[in-house]
Amino acid sequence: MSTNAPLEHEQASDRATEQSDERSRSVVSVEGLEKTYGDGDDAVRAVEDVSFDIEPGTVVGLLGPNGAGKTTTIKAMLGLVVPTAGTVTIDGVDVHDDPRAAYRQVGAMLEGARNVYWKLTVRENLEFFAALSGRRPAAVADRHDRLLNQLALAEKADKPVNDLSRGMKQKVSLACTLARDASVAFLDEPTLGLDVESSLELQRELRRLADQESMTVVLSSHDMDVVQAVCDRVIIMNDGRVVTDDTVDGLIDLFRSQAYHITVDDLPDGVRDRLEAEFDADGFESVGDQARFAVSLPDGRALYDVMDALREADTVPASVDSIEPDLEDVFLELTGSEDG
Ligand SMILES: Nc1ncnc2c1ncn2[C@@H]1O[C@H](COP(=O)(O)OP(=O)(O)OP(=O)(O)O)[C@@H](O)[C@H]1O
Repeated sequence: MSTNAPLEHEQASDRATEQSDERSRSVVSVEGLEKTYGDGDDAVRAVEDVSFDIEPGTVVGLLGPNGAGKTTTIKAMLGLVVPTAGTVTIDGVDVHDDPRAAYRQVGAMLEGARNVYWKLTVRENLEFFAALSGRRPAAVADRHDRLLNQLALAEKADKPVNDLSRGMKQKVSLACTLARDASVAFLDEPTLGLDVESSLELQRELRRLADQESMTVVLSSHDMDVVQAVCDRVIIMNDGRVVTDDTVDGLIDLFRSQAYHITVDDLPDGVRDRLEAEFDADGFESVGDQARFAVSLPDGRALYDVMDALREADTVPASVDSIEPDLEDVFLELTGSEDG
């Protein structure tokens, strides 16, 4: 019998308490989510063993290459697909047991501007969507004014949506999602098709809603710059599973100073071959009369191995510069995919 048994028991119970504390603090909780479409030979397992908890007031980005399972996960959170296994709770309510209660505080924008009524004016759309959730226009008028201002739609408030540009329609769609005082918003590709200025307005408004109104936002996006700018935390999926779940800063730190540009005065072919074979070096290029290449190393010690390889070939590095990674680099490293 292990003499540590009581300690292990205490640790296990501490962990269980921590997990249950985390769940009770979280506004969205996904536990062991699995979704298989079809059956038999045609079965496609879209999502497998996906679990995460989201605290109120956080903006979480869901990233992954095409087919990674993002949409299935979001749809399962919204009750639009029935999971094969697992549970989703919102504000502590299981969405399967009591969807009406679970979604009372939830807004969603899934397919761009398609939810908006084009014959109604912008303001009428906002009032309509607020009324759908039982809010009287007078009770949400301030919120609507602020949304119209923040998203630079105030001048168009009394114009039919039909008369607006595509980017404007997209902003109206987002405003409608946010028109009632929902505490959780699910946004699928909210900046897709927006011009730079509108995208920045939208990002600013999302951050303000999270920071000042404690709104929780779950968004999917292929635009890594948007995710890096607006999200507190990133969940990256690949092949139906979560491959990483961390803060944006944490993820970038993890990859910081493990990638280097090394400049040398001379790079004989033999050394280049060895660098490629042993250290996966790439990005070979001439910089003036010097040569430069890039290496991504598993740890700091491996840098000394690269130096040794150069020294053995009588090549001395002129400079070693750490490459500052961004979210895009992290994504490529984790999924090996070109798109988010
Ligand atoms: N209704 C469906 N029937 C059968 N297979 C499906 C269905 N919906 C999605 N899939 C499959 O499930 C997997 C995950 O798809 P999903 O749409 O969730 O991924 P995604 O990460 O949102 O991709 P994208 O970025 O392309 O939208 C894919 O292999 C997809 O082909």
